[in-house]
Amino acid sequence: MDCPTEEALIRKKLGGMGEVQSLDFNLMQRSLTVVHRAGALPAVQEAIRDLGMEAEVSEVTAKQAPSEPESIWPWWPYAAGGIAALLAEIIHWAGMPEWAVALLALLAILSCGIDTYRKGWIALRHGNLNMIALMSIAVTGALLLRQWPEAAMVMVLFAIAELIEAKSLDRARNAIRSLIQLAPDYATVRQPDGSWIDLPAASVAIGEVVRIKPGQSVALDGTVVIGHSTVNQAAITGESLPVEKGPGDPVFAGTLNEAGSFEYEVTADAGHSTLARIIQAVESAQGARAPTQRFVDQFARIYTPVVFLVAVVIGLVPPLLLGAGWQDWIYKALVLLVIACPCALVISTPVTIVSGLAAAARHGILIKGGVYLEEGHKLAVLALDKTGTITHGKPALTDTVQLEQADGVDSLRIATSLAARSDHPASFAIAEAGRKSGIELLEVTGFTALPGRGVKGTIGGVDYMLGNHRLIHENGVCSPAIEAQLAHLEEQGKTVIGLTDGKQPLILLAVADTVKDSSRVAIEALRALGLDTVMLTGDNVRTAAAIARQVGIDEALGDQLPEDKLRAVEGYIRDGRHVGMVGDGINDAPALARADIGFAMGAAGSDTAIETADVALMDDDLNKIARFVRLSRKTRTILIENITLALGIKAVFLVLTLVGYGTMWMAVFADMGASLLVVANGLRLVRQ
Ligand SMILES: Nc1ncnc2c1ncn2[C@@H]1O[C@H](COP(=O)(O)OP(=O)(O)OP(=O)(O)O)[C@@H](O)[C@H]1O
Ligand SMILES: [Cu+]
Repeated sequence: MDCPTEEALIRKKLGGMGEVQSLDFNLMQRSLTVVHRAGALPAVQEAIRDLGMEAEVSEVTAKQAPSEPESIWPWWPYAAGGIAALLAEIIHWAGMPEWAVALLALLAILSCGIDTYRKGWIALRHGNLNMIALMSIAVTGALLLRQWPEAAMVMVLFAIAELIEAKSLDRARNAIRSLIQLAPDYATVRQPDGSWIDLPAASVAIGEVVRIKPGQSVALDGTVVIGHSTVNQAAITGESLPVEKGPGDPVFAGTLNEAGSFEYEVTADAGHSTLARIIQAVESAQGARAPTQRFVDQFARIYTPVVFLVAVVIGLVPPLLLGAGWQDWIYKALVLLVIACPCALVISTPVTIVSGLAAAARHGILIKGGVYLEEGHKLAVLALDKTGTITHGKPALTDTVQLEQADGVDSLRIATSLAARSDHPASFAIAEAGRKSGIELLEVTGFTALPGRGVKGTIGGVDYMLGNHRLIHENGVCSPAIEAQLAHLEEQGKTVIGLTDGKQPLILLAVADTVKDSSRVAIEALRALGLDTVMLTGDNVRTAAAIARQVGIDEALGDQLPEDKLRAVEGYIRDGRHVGMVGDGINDAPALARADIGFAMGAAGSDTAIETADVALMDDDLNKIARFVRLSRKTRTILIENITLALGIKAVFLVLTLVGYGTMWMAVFADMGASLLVVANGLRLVRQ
């Protein structure tokens, strides 16, 4: 099952069964999910068998699903059919006896048309006028009109067209399947006695230790425990520059170990590796219909019956009412039946979308549905979070300003102790600096995070707060002198954190984050694509502006609490501009969810990012967004080209037929040509 006509057949048949609750088709994967009442499975399978298809119950894990053998197409019936049809045509022209022409034509139809007839009959029996049914009627009609060579040609061309169509869909399908083959089937696993054995990757449990040699691919996700190496992570991130790995670093199934050997502890079983999740996401994205696809399907649903009706009218009315020749008008009606096939039109969209999704996945961009790929071309504004998106998100402590009020109190030690309890990057920088200079931590009780501000906790019976200017100011311990200090540091793009005991400020600590090299280039590329960029950050306005200047962002909004970010995004939407939001998903989750397209960065290590974002970028390179936009625009162009082409050819033949020049085999030939063109055009995206 890989074509919408088959879907329609099954939908009609199973949809009418009381036991069946819902159907979810994935034509690209040739899978159908049926939600049914307990015990109804045999009936469902029986119904599908009645349609001339065979249903296999799948026990899928991501690992097994794709390993379907390449189907083998016997080519000789097509060749024989083709030759017979050609000969029929030739001897017909040569004026040889009709029985010889008829014989050759029947031979051609028998050698490659049996299957078409069988499927056509099944469809007709179920009251479904799909294109196979239409073709069967058209060919039968031509035979009855004794248009022998014509009937043979139409059948042969149609059979070949179907074959090519199936083959090209296989190609698109394989573009994705080729991803999964990258994870090896075996892993070298440590045994309790310390020896090493090669075991199937699927049987390795979480927590086991796997060893890997240079040049081997990683079989399972894990964390390095011993050894150092460089790993090519292109399979996951699309980035082929090798990444250094040492103890504590994550490694991903499907990536290639280059130089050294290492041992890693498995963190996910084979079916739940990052790679497996990427593939699952892409596969389910293929199942979800993009808007154009929905439009095309809808259109085909109306188009085919309408043209069919026109054909019936043309075949009957002129001869009956106007006394025109039967032969002529029935023939015209048959040509119309051929034109009624929405073949090229229907196949044009899924093949394009799937190719686009596969191309994106190859570059480490995981798109969670054709919709986002299709709508990406509309993006006008891109909102970016600062920490971790534009900057590395790994700030370092740069300045320590002891305030004179603080004498007698070991304020640096207190600040470090509080910071050590938080996982915010700013706190992390302070804690890290303290660890390096050997500061001993004090015991903290009542530790609380103050979102968008900082943290608080009790040390030695005193309540302290550590956080940004907003926090200091709201507690009434700010002063013009402090604000001057802050302004001075913030203008350099530093983030300043202050410590207070609620009565006075004690110490100011400045941390500086570094801008990613890739951010500048990426922002430039986005600008070249005509997108406006805006930075939304919880950090203060001055630091925000300084960082924005460094990377060339148009606009920077600072002091943004999560709800402010959401409001900013809603503002763009209200202005009718399509807005994308990039973030790490912690303090910008609401804005990410509200944006037309939410991008998550660095998704390779995080389960939630892959699951929740609309588009997940496997590493944290902002350039992937520009690539996504380009790919989306290209997809859009190809979709329009394909639909225009498919409909255009129909229109031309409709006119030709009505004025009396269209012949059946020409119509089939054009349809086949159009199918081939749209498929080839769609597949171009895979190489993008
Ligand atoms: N746990 C914390 N420790 C120290 N400072 C904090 C903490 N939490 C928040 N802050 C201060 O509050 C500011 C706003 O924090 P928030 O988490 O909203 O945004 P951010 O991480 O700085 O930036 P972005 O919005 O770009 O991710 C921070 O810049 C920092 O100065
Ligand atoms: Cu202030």
